[in-house]
Amino acid sequence: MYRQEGGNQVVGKYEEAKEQYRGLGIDTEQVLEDMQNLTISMHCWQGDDLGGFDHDGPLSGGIQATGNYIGKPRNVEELMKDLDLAFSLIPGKKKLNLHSSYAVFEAGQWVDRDKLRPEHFRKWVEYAKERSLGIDFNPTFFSHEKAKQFTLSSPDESIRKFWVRHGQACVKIAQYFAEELGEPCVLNIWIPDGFKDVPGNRLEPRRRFSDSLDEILSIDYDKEKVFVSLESKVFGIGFESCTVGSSEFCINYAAKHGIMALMDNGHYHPTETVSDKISSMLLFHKKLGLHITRPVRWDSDHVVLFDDETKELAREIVRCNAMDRVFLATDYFDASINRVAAWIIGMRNVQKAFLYAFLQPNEIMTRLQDEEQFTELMVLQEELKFYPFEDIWNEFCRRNQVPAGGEWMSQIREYEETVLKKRM
Ligand SMILES: C[C@H](O)[C@H](O)[C@@H](O)C(=O)CO
Ligand SMILES: [Mn+2]
Repeated sequence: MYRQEGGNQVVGKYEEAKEQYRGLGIDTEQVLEDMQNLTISMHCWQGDDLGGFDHDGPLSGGIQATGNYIGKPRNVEELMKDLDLAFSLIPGKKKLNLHSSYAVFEAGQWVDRDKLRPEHFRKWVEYAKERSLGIDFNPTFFSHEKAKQFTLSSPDESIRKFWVRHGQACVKIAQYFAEELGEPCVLNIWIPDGFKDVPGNRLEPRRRFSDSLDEILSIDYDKEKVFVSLESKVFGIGFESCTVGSSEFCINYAAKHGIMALMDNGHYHPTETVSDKISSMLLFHKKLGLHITRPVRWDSDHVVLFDDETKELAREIVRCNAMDRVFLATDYFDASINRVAAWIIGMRNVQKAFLYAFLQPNEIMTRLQDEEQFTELMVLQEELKFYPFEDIWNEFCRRNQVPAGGEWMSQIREYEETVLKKRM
């Protein structure tokens, strides 16, 4: 059912493709090296619909994982097992993106989020060390009894302070990850706070959010090890009229306080594209964080496809020569299909988008644009779609010893039969 080629066939086709791309001035060996250095942070929360381990309540914060596919992991061991299968079928370099709600407590050792400590993530550090992975981290300002509508922007000082302490605790845990794993940790702050209906005052909640961020960032931490980012949003379910952490708020706060803005491509109006925003951000910010997702009509967090916008996002980063300035992470949660496959599909599609981007003759395209040869530019961009991109992908997978085509799905099916179906 799925395409599958033998090793010799792959190498032969790769050699032919290499020549074709050479004609455009593209060195495919360099491209394969760039692909090997590409790091994508895979979100743990696709694995269990953002369930986490520190609470029993429902998912809140205006986000939703729809579907009820079999085999959702019931504990950290099962989640880790699922992650292992996904990682084994994704080529290249990966990082693990964790939420604080995935803290692992020994029996009787549960603490609330404002009291979290590095030891609650020791199991994840051991997991990451054994697999040579870095970890990125996120405070969890939702799915909690103190996160009804407001967290860091709460008018209730005791609630606001609770979440400030949570943010501070997470900065320390992020530094613990960086130190233990020898790789910087991106600590991404996203709050759902907002209003279902027209607010009476927009300024004060935003002022409180700003003050809370100041308090979180006032603690001593190593800025070479922890890169704090702030993620904006346009609206969430139940927060349709106003989002405290809007785009303007987050970009301005990040620029003024020397932290990183993070753009999630599900967090804009449907006709806006993040690919068009990247160059402007890179002109004025040292670094940028991205959450790569697929919004369908709203921030639906569908599995990332190898679609036009994902390709364009990657092309922008590559042609801005910003591979070392942009932190890439996936962020979607689909419970309607096999969850492990969802990770693999989305991650591989992000990688394919970057491979496609590395295989573009950017200098030629810039020259055509500067010379206002827009017809030639369009022809070239369309012709490139027929270049043997697939042969380079196959070779990348062969060198990483993972299946190149959809044949990896047979391993998922077997896992579903032997493991997932037994999780009742
Ligand atoms: C779970 C994540 O932190 C969350 O998805 C956030 O990044 C987001 O995108 C909310 O819409
Ligand atoms: Mn996001």
